[in-house]
Amino acid sequence: MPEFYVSAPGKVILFGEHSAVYGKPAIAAALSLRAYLLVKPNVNTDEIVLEFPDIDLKQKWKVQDIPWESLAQYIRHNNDAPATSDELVPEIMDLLSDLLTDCNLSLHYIACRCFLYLYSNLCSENVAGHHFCIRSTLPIGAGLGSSASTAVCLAAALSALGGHIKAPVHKADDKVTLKDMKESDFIDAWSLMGEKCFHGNPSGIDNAVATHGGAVLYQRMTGPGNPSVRTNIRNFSAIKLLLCNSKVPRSTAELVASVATQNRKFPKVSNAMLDAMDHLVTDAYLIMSTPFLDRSALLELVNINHGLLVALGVSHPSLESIKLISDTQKLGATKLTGAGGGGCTITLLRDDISDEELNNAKLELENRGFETFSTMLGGKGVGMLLAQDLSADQRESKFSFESFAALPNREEIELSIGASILEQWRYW
Ligand SMILES: Nc1ncnc2c1ncn2[C@@H]1O[C@H](COP(=O)(O)OP(=O)(O)OP(=O)(O)O)[C@@H](O)[C@H]1O
Ligand SMILES: C[C@@](O)(CCO)CC(=O)[O-]
Ligand SMILES: [Mg+2]
Repeated sequence: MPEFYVSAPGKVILFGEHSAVYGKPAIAAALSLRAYLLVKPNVNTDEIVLEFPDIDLKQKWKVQDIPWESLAQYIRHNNDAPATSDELVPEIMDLLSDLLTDCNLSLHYIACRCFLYLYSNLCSENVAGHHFCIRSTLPIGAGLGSSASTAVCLAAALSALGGHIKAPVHKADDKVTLKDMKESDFIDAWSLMGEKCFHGNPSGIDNAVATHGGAVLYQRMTGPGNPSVRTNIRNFSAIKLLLCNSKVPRSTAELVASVATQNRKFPKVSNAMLDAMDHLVTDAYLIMSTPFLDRSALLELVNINHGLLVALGVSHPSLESIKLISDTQKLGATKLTGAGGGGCTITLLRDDISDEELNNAKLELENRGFETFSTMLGGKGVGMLLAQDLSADQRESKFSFESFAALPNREEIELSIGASILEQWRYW
């Protein structure tokens, strides 16, 4: 396949993080901050090159170093397409571990393991070596779905290279019909396997939003082959948000594990809180689904949800500082978003807030060392940019692997591959 980009959005969870892992419903929306993956055929067709500059990772493997013959017995198919499984296949993980011995940092180990697990299932020894480079305008490890957007980009690109899906045909404003969902559902399912490599026990909401975009009410269904339920939410554009990054690094895997430990230690208390979150999300969905958005009721539910997350033990002093500033300035209602433990908060803004009040609050937050984002909700899901859709000189500048890998920051990434050529992107 000639060179191409795929891209997928990050997300904010408006309600229901952590309880989503226990099969309760949650509401999330795609962001305009996105991950971008450039895939180019390698002149050395027997070599796979991974460049993840955002985490200072560069890794190479020979296509033949992947133990294709030993893997074959463990890779399942369904109607000739690779089939996902409820859990990562331990034998595959074991066979791939020999290729990870020089990944010294856990950050690099997890990212390479995710890539190799998807590559070994979705590609084959007959797929020539390619270069892969991921850049993101999302803060990494900040609760905005950076792992999911990475997993969706890898799942989409490797599914296309493996010949399991075709390039998308829809432009940004086209209406997507249900029959078109087959390929995006395939990407969604395989990106969940990627998320399992990143954090062990994902609910699937992050990768579902990164795949399909928009805003969804999502509920994980347990039990083999039980499809999760995803309901699109239309009435979210009225929601105005302030996103604030505490810049405190943390790991979703560790936070999800800490809630599981509390659940084992105090099952009645923990399950009562998770049930309360279930009811809260249902109430929030009903409010968001009515034509007139009862914003004050939604603000109350934001505060209740944050209080329950504090009780689950997943807040952090930095998040509480952000909430204190936002509440003192009466901006609206603030809660942590994503796994917590640091990372980001969202503030649902009151509808009569003035620009001056908002700018003063942003200034105070930034003076305290936090980072605020203005972002739109409900962005497009996973998309592809084909070299053939660009003019010759655009192709020259936009598909230079070295320049893409060397882009210095979020603004330059956005300028180079984001806003500038939006109309040429196609979506599954
Ligand atoms: N641009 C990127 N390049 C390479 N790896 C990335 C990139 N973005 C995310 N990752 C991978 O995802 C991991 C962060 O995932 P994690 O789930 O902990 O945080 P998050 O997805 O940002 O937050 P949340 O899961 O709460 O939404 C990183 O450690 C890295 O392995
Ligand atoms: C904490 C969590 O609920 C959301 C992480 O963004 C984990 C998950 O649902 O996979
Ligand atoms: Mg994540």
